[in-house]
This record gives sequence, C-alpha cells and structure tokens, in this order.
Amino acid sequence: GIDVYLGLGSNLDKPVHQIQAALEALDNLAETAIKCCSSLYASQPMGPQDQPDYVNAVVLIHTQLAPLFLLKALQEIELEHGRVRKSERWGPRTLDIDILLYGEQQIDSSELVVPHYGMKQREFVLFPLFEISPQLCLPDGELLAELIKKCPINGLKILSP
Ligand SMILES: CC1(C)Nc2nc(N)[nH]c(=O)c2N=C1O
Repeated sequence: GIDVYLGLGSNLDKPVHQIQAALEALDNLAETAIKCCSSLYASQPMGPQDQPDYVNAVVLIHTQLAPLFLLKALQEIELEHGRVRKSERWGPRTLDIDILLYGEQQIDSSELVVPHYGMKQREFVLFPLFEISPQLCLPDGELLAELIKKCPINGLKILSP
C-alpha cells in the first residue's frame, strides 16, 4: 500500500460533525486504513470572506487504491455528505476531501494534480500536516518544516477536543 495524506474541510451544516463523519467513511473505504489524524482546526476562509470559518484536518491513510480510483471514492463521500456544486468559485461547502500527497508521486492529469496545487500556501493544510508528520519531505525535495517557517498562521486555531 501507499501512504496518502488527505486534507478535510467543511464550513456548512455542523462542520465538526461533517469531518467526523468523513473520517468514519474513510475508515470504511475498501483497501484503506486510517493511520493517523491531526487535531481539528478552525480557519478563516481563504477566498471569498462572506462565508463561515472552516474546520480543517489532515488525515494519513494507507491504501491500495490507485490515485484515480481513490479520487472517485473521495468524490462519492463528498456527495454522500450533501456536497452541492454551486457556480460560485471557492464558495462554502459541506465537505471537501483533497488528495494532498500520494506517496512520493507527482501526478499532473486533467482530473488530478498531486501534490495538491495550493497546499504550500495554506496554513490550514501545512500546520495540521506538520502536527502528524513534522519530518515530511515533499516529492520535490522541499521540507515541510521550511514551508511552515514561511507560512503566516492567519488566525488558525486548534479546536479543543
Ligand atoms: C474555498 C477554499 C479555497 N477556502 C478554504 N479556506 C479554508 N480556511 N479552509 C478550506 O478548507 C478551504 N477550502 C477551499 O476550497
């Protein structure tokens, strides 16, 4: 299997519950096991500000599913949790599950770009990732610890358990 880091995000319909339900759905995914999960974080919306704060987390899974197969399975989980695609770009959502890293692989296809294109600038990704994997080195050789040094925290807060 492969170690895959996923970014979870929600800012609609009881976001904490959405993230918890997503973790259960991931644990029930075929050929997939959750190895570790970060704390839950409250974060200010990146993009349009006229939406609620997000709850974000990063989870490490071990899976045998191929990248595009995993992507489809994650999109199904998002749909099962009421995700409705609206026209507004970067609008609020009930549940987002992004593939941040898929082992050491670099994937550039129309359907999937890994490492996730925005992860290096997103405190709501980098800090939860650092919490569970402080020694992480990205496929391009960049150290997560170096990215953290350059990333403004933007009011990110750990949600007390
Ligand atoms: C709309 C956009 C870019 N902004 C976000 N902003 C935050 N804080 N967290 C997210 O998960 C998130 N996801 C997004 O897709």
